Amino acid sequence: MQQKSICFIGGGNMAQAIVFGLLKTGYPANLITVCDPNEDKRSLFTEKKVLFSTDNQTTVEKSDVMVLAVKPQVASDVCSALSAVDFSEKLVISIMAAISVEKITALLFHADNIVRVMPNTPALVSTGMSGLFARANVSMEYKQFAESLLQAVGQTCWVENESDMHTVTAASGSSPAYFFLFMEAMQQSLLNMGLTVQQARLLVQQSALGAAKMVVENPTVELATLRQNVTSKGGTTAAALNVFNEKQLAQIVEQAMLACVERSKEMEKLF
Ligand SMILES: NC(=O)C1=CN([C@@H]2O[C@H](COP(=O)(O)OP(=O)(O)OC[C@H]3O[C@@H](n4cnc5c(N)ncnc54)[C@H](O)[C@@H]3O)[C@@H](O)[C@H]2O)C=CC1
Ligand SMILES: O=C(O)[C@@H]1CCC=N1
Repeated sequence: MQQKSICFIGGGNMAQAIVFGLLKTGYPANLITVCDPNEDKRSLFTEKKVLFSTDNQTTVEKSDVMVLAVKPQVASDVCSALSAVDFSEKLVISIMAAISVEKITALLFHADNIVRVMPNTPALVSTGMSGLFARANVSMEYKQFAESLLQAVGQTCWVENESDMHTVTAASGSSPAYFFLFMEAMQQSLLNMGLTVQQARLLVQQSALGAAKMVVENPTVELATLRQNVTSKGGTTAAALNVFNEKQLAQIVEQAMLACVERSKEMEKLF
């Protein structure tokens, strides 16, 4: 990928996942600066030769690309504090949930090149999934840079309408937590049935990995078919699935994803 100087505003969980994922691809550490007021974060980055600063403005001024990776709640304050920076020759990538391009444009001076991204933490293990959105005015060069940045740590999917970023959040940004919750519940159940923590963890994680790999490596096979292939008539799997179906797992999942989308819409108005 093209090499540009990138600064991350915010060095929390998601920024770390992207930065450390990027380093694994060989992206030069000295082209990345992470800005965070929390000094405790410094050594996390500097021990990997990534630059660290507590001075957002000076760092942004020196960078080609700014990645906004702070919480949506502080987006306005963080952007307003950068009002002296001219963004006309810079690419702004925002990974903040629910913060619209319109909002960022209003807060930053001449920020014409904004790409919104909804990544997820598996970027850390080069298996991220990111949804991307840019308005029509953003140049192909900037769109391609944003795409290659996220492709360095996983896969990408563009959406044409910004409103779809709410939906994407339910599918990429938040969804690893759904799978972790499911695995936690399986692990707890195995512990309750007398297995050790190590046994339970190994059984759950390897089965989850295997199932995900089956899906990825059989793109033409329906998910339902993969499920049916495990489910013998009158057998053990059918007994388990009957419980999920009786408890309406599909409806629970839909309600959860809708709640995620609704919260994203609410946050767009709040922050
Ligand atoms: N955690 C996740 O799985 C995902 C998070 N996101 C988005 O990424 C953004 C960051 O989320 P997390 O990394 O989870 O949060 P986090 O709380 O782990 O990190 C936020 C960081 O911003 C820093 N910060 C606060 N004020 C700052 C300032 N004025 N200048 C620079 N840094 C400042 C904090 O010290 C903290 O280290 C959020 O907007 C979230 O919506 C998007 C997709 C997935
Ligand atoms: O929970 C959140 O609000 C953030 C956005 C997507 C994942 N984490």
